[in-house]
Amino acid sequence: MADAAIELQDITCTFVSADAPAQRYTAVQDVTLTVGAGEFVSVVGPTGCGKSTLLNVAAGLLAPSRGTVRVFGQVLTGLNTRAGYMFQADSLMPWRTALGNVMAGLEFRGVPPAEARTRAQEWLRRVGLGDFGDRYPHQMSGGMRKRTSLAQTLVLDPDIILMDEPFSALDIQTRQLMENELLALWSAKRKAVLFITHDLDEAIAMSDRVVVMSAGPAARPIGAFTIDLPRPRDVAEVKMAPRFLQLHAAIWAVLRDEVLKGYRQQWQRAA
Ligand SMILES: Nc1ncnc2c1ncn2[C@@H]1O[C@H](COP(=O)(O)OP(=O)(O)OP(=O)(O)O)[C@@H](O)[C@H]1O
Repeated sequence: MADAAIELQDITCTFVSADAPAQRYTAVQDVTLTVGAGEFVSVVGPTGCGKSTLLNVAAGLLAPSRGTVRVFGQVLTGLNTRAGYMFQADSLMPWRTALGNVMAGLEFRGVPPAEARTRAQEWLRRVGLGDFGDRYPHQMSGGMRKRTSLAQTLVLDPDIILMDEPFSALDIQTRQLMENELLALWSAKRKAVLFITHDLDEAIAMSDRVVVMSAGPAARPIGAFTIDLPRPRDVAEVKMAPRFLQLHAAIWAVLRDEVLKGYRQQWQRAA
């Protein structure tokens, strides 16, 4: 069998409290999770269960306390250079135009400026911003900034895309447009995607597989569901399919109790 794009094996992450070094908090424990080459996998789970922690581990931004990360079969030791990331917050540089932002990653990688400009321009066109390359972030809407971030991630042609609630700040219509655009771009290039979301509807509509995490501490996957809805999908239309509703009911049955536990944990920790 071909190597998985990402293989998290028995990952445990324990954090030491900054205020009280004797106190430890194990966010995730013994998590094994794989994303196949070209597969779109979403992770859903209650707030604070460690979804972002796992994404940071996959990105190589956080070294796990225990466990191994493999990227296309190679053990990951530093940053995951095969991956591009897109986070909830904008990662755009305010002093650069849209084009300048999309070019930046290519420039850092030593691509000659003229080529970087052509490739960045092409990606801006693909995300529908061909005529907006000279806008600065403060001159763009939230949706335009997200499109620019998407172009910024995809211009580097990563084999793996790591996304942490990338569209959660958008209004519902813009969000659905962006989700459909992401699916269209993904199906053309078939990258491996690890997608973190709070939104079960979004997870089902987008993914090949949905992994459900338990509430923390020591969170771990407690269910994995293959999403056998046909592609191409329109994220708004697919939500009306009887199969979508069946899958939603089956996954929610597993997730619901964990969400309630997650809220209780948060209140207790806050108290
Ligand atoms: N650097 C850190 N130091 C201490 N605790 C941390 C650190 N990073 C994360 N945590 C804790 O680990 C747990 C998991 O956090 P994480 O952000 O991964 O959860 P999440 O599932 O992404 O949350 P949300 O859904 O609310 O975004 C949380 O309880 C958080 O407070």
